[in-house]
Amino acid sequence: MTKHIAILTSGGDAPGMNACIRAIVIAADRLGYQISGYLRGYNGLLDDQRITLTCERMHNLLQQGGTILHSARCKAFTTEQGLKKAADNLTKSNVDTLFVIGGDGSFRGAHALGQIWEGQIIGLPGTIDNDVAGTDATIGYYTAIETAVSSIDKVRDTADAFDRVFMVEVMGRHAGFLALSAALASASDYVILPERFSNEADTLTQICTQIQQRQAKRGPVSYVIVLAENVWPGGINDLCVRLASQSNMEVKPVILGHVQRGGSPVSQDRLLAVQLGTYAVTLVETSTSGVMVGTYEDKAVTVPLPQTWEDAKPLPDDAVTTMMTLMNERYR
Ligand SMILES: Nc1ncnc2c1ncn2[C@@H]1O[C@H](COP(=O)(O)OP(=O)(O)O)[C@@H](O)[C@H]1O
Ligand SMILES: O=P(O)(O)OC[C@H]1O[C@](O)(COP(=O)(O)O)[C@@H](O)[C@@H]1O
Repeated sequence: MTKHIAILTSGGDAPGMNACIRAIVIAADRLGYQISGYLRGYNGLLDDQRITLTCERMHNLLQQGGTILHSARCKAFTTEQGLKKAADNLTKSNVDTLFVIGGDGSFRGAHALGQIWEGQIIGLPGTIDNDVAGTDATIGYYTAIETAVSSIDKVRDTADAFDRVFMVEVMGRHAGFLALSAALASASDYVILPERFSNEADTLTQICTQIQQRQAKRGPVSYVIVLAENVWPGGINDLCVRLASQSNMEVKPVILGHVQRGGSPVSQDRLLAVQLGTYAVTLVETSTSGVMVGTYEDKAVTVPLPQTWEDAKPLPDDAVTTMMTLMNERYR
């Protein structure tokens, strides 16, 4: 019998989700599968809001940001009742395989659903935060780095012109991958990361020391600091006020916000999306279920869903060393 596969995108949208949908649809169509797309993440599963996905619809889709299936967060799905409704709807629609493109929260949901629904569940990592263990990178992460870098480059122009301090807040929820990569690639001067944050007083003192050392060498200087969101207890404005008072310099806040989630995916995200989407479809005829597909050293792999949030995903050692040498501990 023809397999019926369904796809949904859940949690924060990420550039490359569409490229991943396209890869799944083309690979699945080639094998003669019926293909549905649930709308607005797990909401579509609860309301049985479903569209048919065809290869024709995939034309010119790979390069588009966002997700044609729409995405959302869905509180109702996290309840026992919600999970049961979703399982019933999948069974009623004769869905054999559900592909969930999202982050670790979406995978927790997929795992919970797998406890009560007998069909096959396969996750694909899509989030700008890269905070999913078991994969080298997540779809959308590389584009978000590019977006943040191009914005920080512009901030640097004004920082230089005015010899000013700028504080740029970058997304990442509770992970520092995006902030660290954006800071390194934009030649920022300091970066505040959740993984390396000790306390407010030490951080302020270290930044002031770095600024003063640089001023001693060069005279008036600009200084660009990247702040990962959710790290500073009082938020970016509190940090700017306190740094201004301690450094005696003007400190301006810039919150990059949701611009980091949008835009056409860069090639690295496109390549990752099509690799993972195509690989995921090869699993449909197997007994593999309750896994995420990711990459390890460029090769597609499968990882049990719980590992994607239970395992630690540390910042890369080399990037941290580079960060200390070129940024946070540059002036001694
Ligand atoms: N423990 C859980 N049980 C069931 N569903 C969950 C659970 N955690 C998250 N979800 C579902 O996954 C959705 C997306 O999760 P969220 O953390 O917001 O985004 P992401 O998948 O990008 O990390 C949530 O809105 C919710 O519907
Ligand atoms: O758009 P919202 O709901 O305000 O959520 C913001 C959060 O979503 C993200 O952009 C993406 O996170 P997820 O992919 O885990 O959903 C985070 O970086 C940020 O903290």
